[in-house]
Amino acid sequence: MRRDFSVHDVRPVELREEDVRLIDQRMLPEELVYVDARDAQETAEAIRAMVVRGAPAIAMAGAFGFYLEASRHFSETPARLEEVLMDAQALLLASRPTAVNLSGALSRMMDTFRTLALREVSVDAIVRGLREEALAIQAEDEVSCRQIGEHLLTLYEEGMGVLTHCNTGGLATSRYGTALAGFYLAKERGMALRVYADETRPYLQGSRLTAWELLQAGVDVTVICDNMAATVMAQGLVRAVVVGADRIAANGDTANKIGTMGLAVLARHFGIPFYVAAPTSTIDPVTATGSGIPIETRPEDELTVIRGARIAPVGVAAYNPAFDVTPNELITAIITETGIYRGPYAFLRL
Ligand SMILES: CSC[C@@H](O)[C@@H](O)C(=O)COP(=O)(O)O
Repeated sequence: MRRDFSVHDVRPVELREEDVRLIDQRMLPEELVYVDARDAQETAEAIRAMVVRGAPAIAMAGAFGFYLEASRHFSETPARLEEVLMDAQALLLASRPTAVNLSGALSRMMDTFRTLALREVSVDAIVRGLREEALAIQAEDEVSCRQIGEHLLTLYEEGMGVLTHCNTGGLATSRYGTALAGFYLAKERGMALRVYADETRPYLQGSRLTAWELLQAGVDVTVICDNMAATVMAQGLVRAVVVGADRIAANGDTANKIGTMGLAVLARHFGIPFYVAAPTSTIDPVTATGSGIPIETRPEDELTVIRGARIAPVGVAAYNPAFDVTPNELITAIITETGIYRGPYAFLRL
């Protein structure tokens, strides 16, 4: 365990020689410990169990798990390797269904395999190619996050209060984050912003992870319960809401952490802009509207038990959809690495 830790070192997903090292986000903020996954099965389990979470981070983990599976089968024929990788792709894809970044990264890995296999290069060369592709996915995400941050900065003013939900920072991406990137860049440039972080029930990504990240970076952050959002808006403490996304349909409808849609409704009521910040890898041009986005339902005990302590009676039913879908008409702008887009969002079909 290490506590002397700088946020600039945040690497939630790190490919090593024979495994992928994941920060165990279930243990933060109390402990900084790691889980090492050696193949597709172990990586899929880590994604399912939320060791690693956040749409871009699970995509990177998935790509690395795919590569590790290939590296473990380097003595197979290309045809047999293809079967192994199709199984790995299906296994990883099933680990979490909502974030489209995961399926995008896995398709990209499979396409890379097929391109290399068609060229009749050795399995060794195929495996090396897959490693390079997975690392490229990670490197591209870092660049995208920084560009998203630059665009977000243009929407902020000195001293402004901004509300955010869930965790969209370095822990959820390769670095900087998406919705949090603007706060990091503001800090780097000496612009003071006041960030309000929803605690984000039931999994507490806001109070455990966002507060942890921003605090270490010296960003002015205040945690609130999700049910205080209306009050901070009514009191004029926040003048914008910025969230990330797990999947943006072609018409701009956006799936993100449960509770996001409520914030969008409140923001409209209070006349506050509601921004979605995400890389283009989060856009799903094949899904026409939000009704086509698969929403993950997670185990009941994420609601009824916190850190081993039961907070609801044994036997009570609990409903735990992990994401909701914000209708595009409630979204003031979608910010990607390529710019700031305002509705109607049909151009996202590109
Ligand atoms: C940059 S992360 C964007 C989203 O993935 C984030 O807001 C979110 O909903 C994460 O959900 P999680 O269930 O923690 O994986």
